[in-house]
Amino acid sequence: MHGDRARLEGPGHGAARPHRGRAGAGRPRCRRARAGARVSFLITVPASTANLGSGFDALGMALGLYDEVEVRAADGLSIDVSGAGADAVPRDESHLVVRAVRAAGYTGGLGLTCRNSIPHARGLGSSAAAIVAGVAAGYALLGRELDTDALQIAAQFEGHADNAAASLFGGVVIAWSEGERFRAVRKDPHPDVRPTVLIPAQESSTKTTRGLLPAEVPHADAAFAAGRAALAVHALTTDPSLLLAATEDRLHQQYREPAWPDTVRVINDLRKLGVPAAVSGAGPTALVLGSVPPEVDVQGFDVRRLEVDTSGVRVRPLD
Ligand SMILES: Nc1ncnc2c1ncn2[C@@H]1O[C@H](COP(=O)(O)OP(=O)(O)O)[C@@H](O)[C@H]1O
Ligand SMILES: N[C@@H](CCOP(=O)(O)O)C(=O)O
Repeated sequence: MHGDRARLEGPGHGAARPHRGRAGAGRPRCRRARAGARVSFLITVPASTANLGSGFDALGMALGLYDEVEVRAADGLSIDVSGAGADAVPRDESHLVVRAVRAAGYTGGLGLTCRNSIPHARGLGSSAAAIVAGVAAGYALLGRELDTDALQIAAQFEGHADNAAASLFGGVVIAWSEGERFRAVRKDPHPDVRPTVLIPAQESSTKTTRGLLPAEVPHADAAFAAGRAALAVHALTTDPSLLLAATEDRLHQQYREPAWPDTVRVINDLRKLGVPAAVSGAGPTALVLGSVPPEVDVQGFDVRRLEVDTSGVRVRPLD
């Protein structure tokens, strides 16, 4: 995808293309699969890196690391999981993908096969990806095209839309809210934005580290963040030479540092060498926007070079 396309709120605008239906149709009337409707789909959903340093809860970017969910209308509920989280996630209605299918309005029987590649609780948006996959699955089973409500349904689970918008739309997203309504704009990344993620073995729950954040920050830090986050949009889409300044954060990393001191150490080492780096989402993964110089000690981290995903969630009929 090329050009500077702003996508407001819904992958019905082009980022994700499930089977066609009426865009923007309100709440689903039919809550089970219609007779004769397609009943089996493959959902492919990208991971995401949120914040990008300065854009706490406001910036996100989709990553070329994917979970796959095969979903079919069935009797009862069956859930098969392999890969990340297979030994930990529930196999009942409390499974996150199932909860998101239900939130999208599908109430019928369900068979899920989840093949997870996005590591859990590492700051790579696994929960948002699972939620977006579930919302997309629910829409597909109802014969409904993804629309502006999909972001609302997905983002409500987490209370911030940065990860969900990235997994829905792909590319770089700017997310915000107006009252109760989540909004997002999608931008194409500059081709020189090349993410590497440093993933530690240790898990860190987003909910827990959100609890480390203060209720208020100094005005000077808020002003600093506003300038850097605005710059980050320009750096990520137009001029990556500005990424070092653009990824400097004052809103969350210093407060969360006790949860992942090794991540902050490696980020500081990288930044001192002029390499843009920040905590990915709520950590503990480090996001590096460039190559990792050999003198930086990354022992204990799984180093993965990833593409930026530009498509967002995909829905493919299987029957
Ligand atoms: N594919 C999935 N299927 C079911 N539950 C999931 C899935 N991905 C994430 N989760 C749930 O979300 C939790 C991680 O969420 P969170 O702390 O927000 O971290 P992350 O940065 O990975 O999104 C997991 O421990 C698990 O309970
Ligand atoms: N803006 C959120 C992003 C959380 O991302 P995750 O991938 O760690 O779930 C935050 O910083 O809390």
